[in-house]
Parts: sequence; C-alpha cells; structure tokens
Amino acid sequence: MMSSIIQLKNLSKNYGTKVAVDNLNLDISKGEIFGLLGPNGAGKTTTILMMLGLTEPSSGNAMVCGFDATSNPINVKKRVGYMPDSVGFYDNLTALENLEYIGRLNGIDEKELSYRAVEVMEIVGLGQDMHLKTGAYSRGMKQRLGLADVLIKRPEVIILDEPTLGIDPSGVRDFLLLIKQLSRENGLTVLLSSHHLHHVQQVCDQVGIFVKGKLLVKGNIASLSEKLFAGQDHVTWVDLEEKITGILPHENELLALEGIKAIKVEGQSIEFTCNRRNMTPLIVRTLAERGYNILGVRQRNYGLEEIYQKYFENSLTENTVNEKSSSVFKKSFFSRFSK
Ligand SMILES: Nc1ncnc2c1ncn2[C@@H]1O[C@H](COP(=O)(O)OP(=O)(O)OP(=O)(O)O)[C@@H](O)[C@H]1O
Repeated sequence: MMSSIIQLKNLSKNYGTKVAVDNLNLDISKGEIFGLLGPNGAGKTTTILMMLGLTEPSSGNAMVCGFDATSNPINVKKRVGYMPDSVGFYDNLTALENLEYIGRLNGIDEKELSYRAVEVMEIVGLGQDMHLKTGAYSRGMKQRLGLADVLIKRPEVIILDEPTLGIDPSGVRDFLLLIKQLSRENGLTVLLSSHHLHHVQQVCDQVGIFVKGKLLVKGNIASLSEKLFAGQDHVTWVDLEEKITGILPHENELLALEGIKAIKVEGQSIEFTCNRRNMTPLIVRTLAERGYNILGVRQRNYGLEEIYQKYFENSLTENTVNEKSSSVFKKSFFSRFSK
C-alpha cells in the first residue's frame, strides 16, 4: 500500500451561505496522477487553494507532504508546485529570463539557477525556444513554460488547474504525455483538475468526479464506469441481411438464453436488451447457427465516452451559455444514481 501524500479530511469551504466544498475526504498516494473532474463551479479550484494554504477551510483539514496546509503553508509551498489556470509572463523577457525570475522568487541559489533553468527548459521541450520572448509564445508553449515554473523548485507534488485549457489537441496530448513521463520517472505526484474527461483519462491513474462541492465517485477509470453504470442494461444491435417481418422466428429460443431480457425487431435490425455484460458473442453465435446472415453488430458500452456524454458534455455546453446549468448537471447525475 502506497502512502498518502495528500490527505483531505472532512474539508469544507463556505462563501457566505454558498457551500463551495462540502465535507470532502480524499487520499492521494505518492507518485499517483490524480484527476479532479467536474464542471465549472464544482469546487475544484477552491479545493486546490485549500491544499496550498491559500484559502482557509471553513472546517476540516488538508495535509500535504506531511504538513497541515492551513497552519504550515510555507512548508507545503516548498514542496508543492502549483500551476493556476492562467499563467502570466513578462512578454518582453525571454522564456528563460521569465523562468529565472520565478526561480529567484523561489529562493533558488543564483549559482544553481542558470543551470537548473536550462535543464528544466529542456525537460519541458522548450530547449530550442528558450531565448525567444514569451510575447511570441503560443498558448501551448506558455503552458510548458508554466510547467517549467512549477518544476524549477523540484517539487514532490505538482498541482495543475485546467492545464489543457485552450491548447490544440496534439498540444494537449504532448503535454499530458510529458506530465506522465515526469511522474513515472521522478515519482512526482500530480493532481490535475479539468472538465475534460477525455484529457484526464489519457494520463490519470485515478479520477474523482466533483459535483457541487462533493466528491461523487473516485476510482480508476474502469471501476468508475462500473460504479456509474451498475445495474444498467446492456444492449446489442445486430443488423441482418434479411428483413424480418413480425416476430423473429427464433425469438423464444433466444429469450431463453440467460441474460437476454428483451428482443425488439425493427426491419433488418434486432435489438437485444441484456442484464449481463458481454452477451454479444453468444447472441451472434446463436443467430449464425440458426442461419441468419449477419451484416453488422454494435454494442452499447458504458465507458468513459458515455460518462462524458451524459454528465459532462451537456453540462459544458450549457455552462458556456447558461450559468444555471450546474443544477441541470446535478439533476441528471443524481437521477441516474437513484434509479
Ligand atoms: N472567493 C469566492 N467568493 C464567493 N464564492 C466563490 C469564491 N470562489 C469560488 N466561489 C464559488 O464557489 C463555487 C466553487 O468554485 P470553484 O472555482 O472552486 O469551482 P471550480 O470547480 O474550480 O470551477 P471552474 O472550473 O469554473 O474554476 C462556485 O460556485 C463559485 O462561484
């Protein structure tokens, strides 16, 4: 069992009557890449600020690298690198100068600074461009420079708030691979917050889904989709060459197979509703043995894609237009659970 490097116990934060974080309990192991997922306003940033000692919890506590973030923020800040969702630089300085400036703010010895700054620039893939002014940097390059700012103090934990915001898809992939490599090679613990499930799933060992200040579920991607869709029907569609009119000739025989709940025929397509997973091979085999000519087979899977579509995509689209959407998100999420 790996030891926890971040431990949040009954952590809450209220802003007036607004509960931003609601009695949060969370352990993150050393060397783990953890994804905090949730729509806008879920409480991700507030949680991060409490871990860094930048916001005081209303109750509960956050232990980070063995220190209480509220009573001992200096020790936490020494060990934790934080990249906020937007990082600012001095546009008329070169990237290397910007990084050295941050290094000085972190109290890194001048003799070591220039060596370390160049090293970190190479690590984040900006070795070739470190003498360019940051005014000429793309969003993706700035993100890497932001990461360099965080790495220069050789942290044990890095916390990245929405690190993929505004970067193009290939930039996102490269950036996340870099994070993974850094974590694996150096035992670095990474906490990243995002509302992009797609991005998070590429790198995270574990994810936690946040809604309205509460952690709804936590686990690795596979266990998460199991939990979220437990009890859901599994559906398989089979397309046939022949058109079926009326009842499928072998309907009763198929319904007698354990796991098949219902059969619906629509022209050349048959829909099998099953109460257990992985029924598709048996269905296909049985139909083929009975002489049906199968043209295509599809299966409804409950994976990340489905989690994303159900709980994030809708919420996000609405969020950009309408701030009230988090209640929509919550409703659909919970109605799913209470089924
Ligand atoms: N300083 C503050 N004063 C009052 N309310 C706040 C403050 N900071 C955050 N909130 C509220 O607390 C809730 C959680 O916000 P938070 O920024 O932590 O969410 P988030 O998950 O990080 O979302 P985003 O992705 O939009 O940053 C929101 O409803 C927000 O309006």
